Amino acid sequence: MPQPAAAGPAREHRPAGDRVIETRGLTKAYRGGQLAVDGLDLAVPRGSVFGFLGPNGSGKTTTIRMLMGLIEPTAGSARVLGQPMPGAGRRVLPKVGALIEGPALYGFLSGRDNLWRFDAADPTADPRTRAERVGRAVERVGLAAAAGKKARAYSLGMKQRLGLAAALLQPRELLVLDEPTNGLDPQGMREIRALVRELAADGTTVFLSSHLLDEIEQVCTHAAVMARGRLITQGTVADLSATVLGSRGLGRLTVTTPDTADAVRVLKEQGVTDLEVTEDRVTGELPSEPSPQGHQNPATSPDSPLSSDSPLSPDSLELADLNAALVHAGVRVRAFGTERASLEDVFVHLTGEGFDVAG
Ligand SMILES: Nc1ncnc2c1ncn2[C@@H]1O[C@H](COP(=O)(O)OP(=O)(O)OP(=O)(O)O)[C@@H](O)[C@H]1O
Repeated sequence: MPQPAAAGPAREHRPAGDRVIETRGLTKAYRGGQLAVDGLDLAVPRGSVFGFLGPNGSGKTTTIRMLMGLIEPTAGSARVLGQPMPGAGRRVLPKVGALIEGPALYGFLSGRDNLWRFDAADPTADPRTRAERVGRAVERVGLAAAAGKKARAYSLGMKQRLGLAAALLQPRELLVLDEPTNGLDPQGMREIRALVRELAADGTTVFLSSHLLDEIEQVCTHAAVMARGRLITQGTVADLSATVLGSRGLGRLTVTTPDTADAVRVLKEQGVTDLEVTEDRVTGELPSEPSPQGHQNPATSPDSPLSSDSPLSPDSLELADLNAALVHAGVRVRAFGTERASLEDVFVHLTGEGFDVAG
């Protein structure tokens, strides 16, 4: 099972083992004995955007409620920012911004006045600098122009952003967001995801739950995958993907070209099998076994599963040879790369089940 590694280069100075969330055997049985969370060992590295992924009912919200000290675990322990929860809640929670099950807003108040109330409810917040904090928070989430509108006139996406603004009134080390894009339209989802990326770029660790595989793939550096209350795996998104690719070989080659017939001929000569053509894309299984590191595909990124312009590592020389063979045969190659295993592949590979969002 891949273990969480330190996040991207910007945070390499952080000591290894610096976890903002760590649980050991964390377990919650609701009345009636049903195990909502079963022996969870979670490790969230500082600086990560950590996706907590699982179908509905897999125990994500229950875990988050335990982490935030809202409910007591039946067994096991949780540490947040190095402190035991729920015991150290008073010390820890001021450093944590949380958005759980949508923000509680007063519809008859403006967005700005709602934030004013949230800030006033915080005993550590200096009233003399309140206006400044509220102004900064609405700016941060892109609501400055709409801050004077009544909250009941806000779209769902604006309400989520206002909730995030409330979570950001104080500087936070950790943001915990439970299904932050739930119920939003695609534009609202994009806005929240962009905001999460920005916050992470500023150095805040973000822990977000989602039942949307592509959301985790687009936004997160790390992920933990839950099913039926149990942790299936956790690690960097790239490592999780590599787990599956490693079991399969290099993965499937995809070539985008207007010259599909010639591409099929050349690829067949080079030993590529199971060739399929869909419009201007030719896909096929790669011929040779990868070297031990070969399953790391440098030609991919979370935002673009296929890309042709990244340098190939020496481990992927056979890919470069294939590409050269195509070009020498006069095939016009628009894109060339191997498919990255999706988190859905990871889930299916590890559980033997489909990823059923209806749980
Ligand atoms: N208060 C409760 N009492 C009894 N059972 C509960 C309670 N809250 C949740 N459960 C059950 O515990 C299991 C895990 O639920 P939980 O809400 O933590 O999952 P989830 O992954 O967050 O899913 P969703 O996205 O649907 O909320 C589910 O089977 C749910 O029915």
